[in-house]
Amino acid sequence: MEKFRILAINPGSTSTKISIFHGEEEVFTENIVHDYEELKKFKNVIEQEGYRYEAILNALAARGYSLDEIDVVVARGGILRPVKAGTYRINDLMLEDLKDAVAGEHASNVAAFIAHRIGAEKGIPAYIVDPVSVDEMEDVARISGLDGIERKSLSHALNIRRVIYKVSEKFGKDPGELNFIVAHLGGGISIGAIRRGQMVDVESANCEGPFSPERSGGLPILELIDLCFSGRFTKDELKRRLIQEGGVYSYLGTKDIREVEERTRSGDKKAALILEAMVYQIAKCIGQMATVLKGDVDFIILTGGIAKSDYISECIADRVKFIAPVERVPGEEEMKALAEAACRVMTGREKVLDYGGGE
Ligand SMILES: Nc1ncnc2c1ncn2[C@@H]1O[C@H](COP(=O)(O)OP(=O)(O)O)[C@@H](O)[C@H]1O
Ligand SMILES: CCCC(=O)OP(=O)(O)O
Repeated sequence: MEKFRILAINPGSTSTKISIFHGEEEVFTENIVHDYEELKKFKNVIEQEGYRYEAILNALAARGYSLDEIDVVVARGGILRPVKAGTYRINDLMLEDLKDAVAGEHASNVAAFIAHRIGAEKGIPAYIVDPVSVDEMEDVARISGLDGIERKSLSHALNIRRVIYKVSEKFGKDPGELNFIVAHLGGGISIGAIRRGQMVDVESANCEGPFSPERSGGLPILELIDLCFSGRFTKDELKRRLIQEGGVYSYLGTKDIREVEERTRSGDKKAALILEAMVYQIAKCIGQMATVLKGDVDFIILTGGIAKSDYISECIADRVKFIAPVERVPGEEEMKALAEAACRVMTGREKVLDYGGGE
C-alpha cells in the first residue's frame, strides 16, 4: 500500500503540535510552544493563522523538512456547527463558520485555516477530522431544563474515538459491539457515554460537568448570575475566568496537576482538597453516564494528560470500578488519530464528508 506523507496539525491555546507521518508511522513530531505575550496581541484565534503558519514552517525547516514533501495535510477540527463524526474537506462555508465563531471560540478553530493555506499553496488535499462539535447526542440528552437553552455536544471527539478503537482492538472486539464511558482528562475535560459506537451524551468542562485544571465546569446558577451582574467583569473577562482561569487554577494558581499532586504530598491541605474534589466530580459524572447506558457498560476509559498519574487514576477507579473495568490510555493520541484518518480517506477506505453547515 502506498505510504502517503502526511502533515498533521493540532493547535492548542499556547502551542501548536505538528507531526509528519509516512503512512501510519510518525517520523517527526514537535510541540511548538508559542510566546503567550505574542499570542495575546491577536484579537482572536483566527488572526493567529499567519503567526502559527510561520512557526510551523520554521519548525519543519529546522529539522530539514519542507512542505514540498507532503501529500496531504490534516488538522484538528474546531467548534463548527453540529456534525457527524468523520473526515471533512475544508470548504468556504467551514472557514466562514470558524471565522464567525458561530458555535464558539477555540484554539482548534484556526487549524482549518492553516491546513487550507498549505493545501492551496501546495495543491494537496486538506482535511479536518472529528471536530470538537461532533454531535451524536440523542434528543432526550439535548434538553437542558430551560426552554431556549439547549445542551450541546462539545468534546475531545478526536481522541475519544481513537481510544475507543484502541481498547476495542486490545480485546479483539469491534467498537460497534461495545458500550463505553470515556473520560478525557486534560486541561479541559469531557466525559462521554458511547453506545455501540455512538456518543449519545457528553459533558464538557467548557459548559457543564466536572471542573478541570483550567475550566470551571457547571456552577451554581444563581451565584453565577450575581457574578455576571456584579460589574466586576466584562463578558469576555468572565468567559476567560470560567474557561481559561477557572477550575484548579482559580483555587491554586496553577494548571499543572503534577504540581498539585506534589503539593498534596508535601502536606498542602488546600491542594489536597481541590484535587479530591476534581476526582470526586469526575467520578460523579462517570456515574451519571452509567445511567445513560442503563448500567450496560463494558469499559470505562481514562485518557488525557491527567490519566498519566497513577495516583489520580486509582482515586477515580476506586469510586467507579463497581460500574465496569477501568482501562487507561494515558496522554492523547490526536496526532495519530489525524494521520490514520488521512490514510483511510487517501486510500479510499473511508469517504470524505462535505461540511454543509449542520447535518
Ligand atoms: N504525569 C502527569 N500526572 C498528572 N497530571 C499530568 C501529568 N502529565 C500531564 N498532566 C496534566 O495534564 C494536563 C494537560 O493535559 P493534556 O491532555 O496533556 O493537554 P491539553 O488538554 O492541554 O491538550 C495538565 O493539567 C497537566 O498538568
Ligand atoms: C470543548 C471540548 C474540547 C476541548 O476542550 O479541547 P481542549 O481541551 O484541547 O481545549
